Amino acid sequence: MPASASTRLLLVFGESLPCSRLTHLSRKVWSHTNVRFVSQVNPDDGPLTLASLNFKSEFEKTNKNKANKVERLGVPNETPKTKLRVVGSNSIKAVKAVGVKKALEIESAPFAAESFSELGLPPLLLERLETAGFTVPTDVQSAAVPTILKGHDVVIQSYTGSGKTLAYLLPILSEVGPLKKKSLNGEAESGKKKEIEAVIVAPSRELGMQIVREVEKILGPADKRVVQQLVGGANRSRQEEALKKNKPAIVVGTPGRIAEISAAGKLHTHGCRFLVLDEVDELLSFNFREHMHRILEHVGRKAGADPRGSPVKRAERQTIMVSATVPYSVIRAARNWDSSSSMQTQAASQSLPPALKHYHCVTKLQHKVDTLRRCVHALDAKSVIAFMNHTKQLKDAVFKLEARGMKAAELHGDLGKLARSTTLKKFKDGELRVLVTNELSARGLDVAECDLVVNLDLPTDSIHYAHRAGRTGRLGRKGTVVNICEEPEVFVVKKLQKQLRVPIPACEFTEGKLHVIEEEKL
Ligand SMILES: Nc1ncnc2c1ncn2[C@@H]1O[C@H](COP(=O)(O)OP(=O)(O)OP(=O)(O)O)[C@@H](O)[C@H]1O
Repeated sequence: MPASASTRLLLVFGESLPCSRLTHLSRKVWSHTNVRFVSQVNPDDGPLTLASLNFKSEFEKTNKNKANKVERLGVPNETPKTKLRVVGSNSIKAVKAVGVKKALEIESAPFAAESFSELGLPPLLLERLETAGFTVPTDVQSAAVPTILKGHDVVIQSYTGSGKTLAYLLPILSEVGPLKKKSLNGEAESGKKKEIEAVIVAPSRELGMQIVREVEKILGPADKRVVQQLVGGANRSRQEEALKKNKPAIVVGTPGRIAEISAAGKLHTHGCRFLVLDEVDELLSFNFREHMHRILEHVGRKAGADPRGSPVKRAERQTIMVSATVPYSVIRAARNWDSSSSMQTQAASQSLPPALKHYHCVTKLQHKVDTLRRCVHALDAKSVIAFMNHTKQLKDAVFKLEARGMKAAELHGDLGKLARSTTLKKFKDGELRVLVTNELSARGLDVAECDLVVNLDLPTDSIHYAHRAGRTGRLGRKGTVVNICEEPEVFVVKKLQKQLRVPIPACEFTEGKLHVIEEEKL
């Protein structure tokens, strides 16, 4: 199948710098892929933070500029002449079944021309991929796998649901664990390793667990112990015991838990070869700075190296950074890893799957939940994620939906881990039609059947919009995003529309149908 023209991919790569250059540049762990190198900042500066990568200032600047532009255009106060276009629910019936796991219709498949066997993966891994039901790589996988296999540090930006997880897992599994390539003398090395060889960091428990499941899917039941989850909210002593007993080659966890166990001396990652930062922009945010600093300092550092001494010896760690929304500062840093490297760069709108349809519907605050209900019926949506910003309102919304006979449940950080897992499982199994949630579920949550995302409260910016929207329309499937807002918020929708470069036309839900209100071009 030819690569889809609408598939957007950003893959930035460069060579890891050799140790000698590293020690010269900085003693900080981040240094070999670091902006410090790029911007010649003093190597003894503080830990890696958003500020040190210029994230914050960049976003603020961008948003402010764009906001000013929108305001100058006078968008908020204009009431355009309108005409209605009815979109029948049939056109939005993309997902065929919820609960019953039938094959889901895929509209614009992001699959590449190559097969997995052309990507240089070892035979055992190819067999397991087939067993797990993965037959054709996606575009991002075709681009990333050979690049990572060559030993480059990589930044992967590709839109939500395009298969970024396997894009970094496959090259890791080629080199680490029981499915790896045979050694030079032709012998397959024993699957039993002594050290942790890959550390994968994700910002939430749910995302961490999801990555573990993806690894387990490929490893198969017999080799499940090769991967160990180290997520927060789970029993720490049990995790430590499992590390000791199973000696996993790969650990996947949240920054806090990985850093805690590492600080307690129970996680030996000095010889680690791969460090993956999944949702890198979130991981480099202020909230995670201390834990991420520890991880970046310790993963891949050879035992016995003096943290204050010079030169610092490092293992050959490869750093892989992944997100649908990679800030420009990270891309700029990556560009400087190797100025001669070829690079494909595209605009920021790549974070959204091309097949998604976006609308906004204006209503009064007290009618929002009812509008949501009408929206679900009009689109005949089977699996809906509704985002809100505050937990209290979220509970009220669930109560109202349930009172009107719509199966709904809440999912947020105030719930215990068991409640969170149970709700998520019910939603994935199709027992719930609407999952009312907050930012917790915006990143990474992979429910193929989700055919509608509704913003009952608008997200704070285009980055959050992209991650929320990306819960639907995964892997080229159809999906709809509806923003339910009050009249004074319409200017925010217009701003998002400009920043993301996607049309978000106004709509109404009447007589069980979605009516698009087309704005007449003046
Ligand atoms: N080659 C493939 N063939 C079939 N299914 C695939 C393939 N690659 C990935 N998938 C599936 O596609 C879904 C989306 O993949 P994944 O979660 O990795 O997307 P993502 O790009 O990381 O999304 P997000 O940015 O939202 O985290 C998953 O269910 C995954 O198992």
